[in-house]
Amino acid sequence: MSGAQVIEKLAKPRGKFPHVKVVGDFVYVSGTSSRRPDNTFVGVEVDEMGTTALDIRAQTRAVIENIAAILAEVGGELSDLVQVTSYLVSMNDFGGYNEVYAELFDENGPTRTTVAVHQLPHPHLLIEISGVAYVPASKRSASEDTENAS
Ligand SMILES: O=C(O)C/C=C/C(=O)C(=O)O
Repeated sequence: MSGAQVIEKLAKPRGKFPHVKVVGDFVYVSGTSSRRPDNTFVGVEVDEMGTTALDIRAQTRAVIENIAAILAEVGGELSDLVQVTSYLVSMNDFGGYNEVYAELFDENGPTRTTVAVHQLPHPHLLIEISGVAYVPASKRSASEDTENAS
């Protein structure tokens, strides 16, 4: 698969952009959150009083899982990432984010930049990550062959 793709089974982009765009052997992943396909969020709990608890660890894990699901659609995986940019609403969450990140990546993983931003596109979001992966055409077509065979 090549070009831009909106992936039906994932949370619908909240604007006119794709989840992913393949350009040559590079795969560009749009800013991704912990949003589920039903528009609820992982890492968000609202009690009966309306008190909201946001969990950076759960959100970080879900964001990375969502990116893995996006990459899988084009025959890629997390280990193909070469660069990520992480957007946190508060650097107070840096520790929790960093902890979960380190469960999934190490110094051989993608280059990373983390910045704090004033807001993300929903008040329950603590984190959004975008990234670029290198997935050579040979790997992408091998995965298409597997899909077609099943
Ligand atoms: O999909 C999400 O929940 C995150 C939203 C991202 C954007 O809308 C954006 O980065 O423009």
